[in-house]
Amino acid sequence: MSATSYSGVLSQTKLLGSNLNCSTHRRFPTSCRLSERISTSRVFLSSCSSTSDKRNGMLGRSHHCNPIEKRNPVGQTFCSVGVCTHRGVDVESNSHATEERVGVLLLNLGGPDTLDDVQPFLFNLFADPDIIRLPRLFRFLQKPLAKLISVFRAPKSKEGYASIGGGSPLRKITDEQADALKIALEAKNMPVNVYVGMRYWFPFTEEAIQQIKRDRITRLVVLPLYPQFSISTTGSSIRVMQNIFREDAYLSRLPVSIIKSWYQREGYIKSMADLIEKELTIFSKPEEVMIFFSAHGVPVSYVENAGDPYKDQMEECIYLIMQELKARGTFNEHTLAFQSRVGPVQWLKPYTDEVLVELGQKGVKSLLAVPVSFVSEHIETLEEIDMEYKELALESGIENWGRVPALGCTSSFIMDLADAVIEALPSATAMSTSRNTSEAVDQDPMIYVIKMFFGSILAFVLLLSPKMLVAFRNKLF
Ligand SMILES: C=CC1=C(C)c2cc3[nH]c(cc4nc(cc5[nH]c(cc1n2)c(C)c5CCC(=O)O)C(CCC(=O)O)=C4C)c(C)c3C=C
Ligand SMILES: [Fe+2]
Repeated sequence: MSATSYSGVLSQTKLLGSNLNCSTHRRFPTSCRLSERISTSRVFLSSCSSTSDKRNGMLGRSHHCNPIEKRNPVGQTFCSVGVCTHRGVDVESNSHATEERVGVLLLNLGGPDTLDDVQPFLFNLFADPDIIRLPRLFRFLQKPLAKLISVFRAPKSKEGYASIGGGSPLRKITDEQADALKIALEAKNMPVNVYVGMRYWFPFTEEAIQQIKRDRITRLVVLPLYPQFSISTTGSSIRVMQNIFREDAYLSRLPVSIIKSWYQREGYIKSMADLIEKELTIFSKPEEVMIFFSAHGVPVSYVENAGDPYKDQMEECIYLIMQELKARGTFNEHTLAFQSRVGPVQWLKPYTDEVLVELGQKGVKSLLAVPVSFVSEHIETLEEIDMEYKELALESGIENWGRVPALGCTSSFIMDLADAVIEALPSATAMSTSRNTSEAVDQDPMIYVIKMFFGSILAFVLLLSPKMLVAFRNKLF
């Protein structure tokens, strides 16, 4: 079975220095009509009653443990989970002990809704120990460092978000995907609640989990919206889940199934091939177009030291898409490169910008960019690929440029996600997790205050030293 139980995943996501050999979806899954086995006699659509605003975004966490910075655009209210079905059956008061209530939790990265959200969003991102992986001894610097980097990076990021309309489209698109998935599952006779949990912005994963608890969900499928597994994406979200589930009597007994990666699924591969085929037809000489897969990068150390399977999975994914295209009679040349590197460390190579220049120099005239690590449009497709890379490609001698849209709510893709959920349900098991000693120490409020104190002093010293400042800025941005 492709999805694994929570405990299985957690043992693989001991993030530093351990081997992350994720098992993945087999390529041609058999359809498993679990809907016939699970009692769905009464549909349990939750009233999405917790219209928390951004001040209350994180539920049930004390301030000292909460690394998340928040902003509150005045007057904005919204559902605390990504999908508001609003069909109004109060689950708490109507629930029967024997009744199966299935939930699907979509995990995603999240993005700033407005330009004012950019810096706090970046803070949340850089405060994640799966994004900036400091040695344990220096972990106390995580948050001061996150503050520093987020403040320095915010102006550049804001420019990017401003150029795509003043915020990230991720929340809207993910909500649409959640709605579409719910409908697809209903069509397959599998009524579910679908929740959206973002890692770095609203609606946070923590909020979605609280809603799952309020809705008394009895079985949960976790579906990260990243086709390939990386420590920095799916791994990070799973770690957040692990921390919450461990502390809660109800959640720690809840049968959970996590679909860690699904890039091998036939429906996904075929949907990607469909998009590429369609986009190729726009070129005057489709057979001469270079198919240019551009994946979000990760630092090399993730793959080489921490065993992140991301690169292997990405390469296999590209292979499968190309095989599918060949089977359809499309034999274009292709290449894979990695984009969006941040900071002074080595990232996965080759880098997208360098390859574009090389291809131009080699005389490639037509190129079709295919974003491949993410299934929604976002800043790195709309700004980085459509604007920066397109300009660079044209300057480098490439004359004809195209870009495949992200899958979004493409029906064949959503149907395949629905099948993945149905196939994953039987393997749901209660997760068993125990906190390791160092994590327990991290939660101690006294130790937290001491670490923050010394970390902040160090960060200020860095900030106030002009030499350090210049070096820092030049290296990082
Ligand atoms: C598979 C996808 C992604 C991986 C792997 C990933 C790793 C990763 N990202 C950063 C730093 C940043 N990422 C940012 C935005 C961003 N990242 C992804 C996806 C992956 N990141 C998405 C979809 C988005 C866009 C969200 C949106 O608002 O549309 C940003 C912020 C934007 C910017 O300033 O460039 C940063 C910073 C690191 C360091 C990392 C691996 C360690
Ligand atoms: Fe990223």
